[in-house]
Amino acid sequence: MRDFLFPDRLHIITWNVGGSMPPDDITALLGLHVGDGNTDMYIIGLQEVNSMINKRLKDVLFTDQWSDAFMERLSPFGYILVTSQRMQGVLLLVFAKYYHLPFLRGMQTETTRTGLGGYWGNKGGVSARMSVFGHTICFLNCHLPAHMENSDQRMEDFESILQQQQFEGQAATGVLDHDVVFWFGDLNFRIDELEIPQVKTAIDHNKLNTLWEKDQLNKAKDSEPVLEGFLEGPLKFPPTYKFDVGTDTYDTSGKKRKPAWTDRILWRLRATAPTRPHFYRSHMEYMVSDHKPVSSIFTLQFPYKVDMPLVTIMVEDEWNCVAEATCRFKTAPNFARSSWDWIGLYKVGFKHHKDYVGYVWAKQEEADYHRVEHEVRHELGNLVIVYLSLVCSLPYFLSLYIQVTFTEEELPKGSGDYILGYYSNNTSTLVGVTEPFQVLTMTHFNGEYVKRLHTLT
Ligand SMILES: O=P(O)(O)O[C@H]1[C@H](O)[C@@H](OP(=O)(O)O)[C@H](OP(=O)(O)O)[C@@H](OP(=O)(O)O)[C@H]1O
Ligand SMILES: [Mg+2]
Repeated sequence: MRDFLFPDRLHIITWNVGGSMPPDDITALLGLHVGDGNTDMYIIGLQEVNSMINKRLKDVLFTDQWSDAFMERLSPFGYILVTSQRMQGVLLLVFAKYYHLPFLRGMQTETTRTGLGGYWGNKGGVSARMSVFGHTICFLNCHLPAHMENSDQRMEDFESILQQQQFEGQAATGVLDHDVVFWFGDLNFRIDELEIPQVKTAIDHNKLNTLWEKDQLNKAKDSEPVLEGFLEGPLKFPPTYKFDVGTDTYDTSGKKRKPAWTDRILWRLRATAPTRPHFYRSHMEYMVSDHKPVSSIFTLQFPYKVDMPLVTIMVEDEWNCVAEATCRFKTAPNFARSSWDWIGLYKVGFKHHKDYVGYVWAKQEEADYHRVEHEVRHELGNLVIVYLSLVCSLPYFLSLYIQVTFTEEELPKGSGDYILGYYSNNTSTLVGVTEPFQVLTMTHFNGEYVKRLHTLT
């Protein structure tokens, strides 16, 4: 069986959506139609997102139609929106299976606006960086300037994005300092020299290699030091720009744009993280934009993984009544708790860490502490307590046993599968999650409970 904790499969999508609304069905784009439960993370980079704030999730998360469409489609499969960042039309969404959340750490995002001194520009880059099971990864979604003659400007903008994006902390400060970098977006590079009819003929006869040689990005790889180490899969799909909206016919408008591979996914590695791409493809069936989406799946093979959660939550397989709505948690010694940390109850299929049904503060009550201390003394004896106080701190030892209780108001009305997640206020992420467990409708249970009592008497 596959080691489900190993986050080795990433699915990256880039799409210039041309100001459109999301199409009805994005299943094929996400590869969900093949029932592929093996993908660990989805990273989605969009450009020219026009949509405004759509609605509020739990009053705290503002989203737009595109973010919603992806959340809607991915959450039933257990993917949570881990982080998102938007700069004008450039939007980056990072999703992961909920059980990976405790191992995605040090999340930070950056945005850079380029063009016209960065003042009015609608171009630029947004990125998200994090360590994934102990390995640093940076995802950078760019929309670089358009038009044939701007190849140098695109390179300049890319360089200035790299220069400007600096993350806090000791490990990995710049984009290129990460173990793995994924660079994707509407990079807007064009096909030099050939005339439109020649390009179209090459496409029609599937002679794409004659076009690769003239692709500005491929050409720049030999001369631009900043591109050193960046890799790209073979372009076996036809250029993804520019189409008449609603068709898969290349531009017939007065603008007469030459087809080009504007939409690209590249990666760059440090020696420690062998990465293999599977599939590098376009999705011709999507017609809402003048660009076609491009996607790629990567397998990361890390030589080791950091997979100790900072918080471990223990919960029973079932909550049958209000009194059973409790859990216990323990924190790792290197975990910095905050008094604003909480434990959320999430219905399986939740979209985001703010998408909880109820929560309790992850605080240790004084009384609870003494009760647990008493229990431990009772079970292990005073000598053990004295010993533990000497070798490690007694509060830490006792903190293994912190218990919290959900009140009736925090519990769901209906039965279903739920998980608990420990939200760290310092990191703004879930640092511990449980496996799914069942919560039975409390009223239903009360009925049962009454019945059972009757049977007993
Ligand atoms: O002016 P900036 O801010 O650079 O934005 C450009 C212009 O709108 C271009 O239109 P025009 O050609 O009328 O100037 C458009 O090219 P197309 O109209 O060729 O699509 C580009 O689309 P993308 O190529 O999708 O980025 C878009 O990025
Ligand atoms: Mg455009």
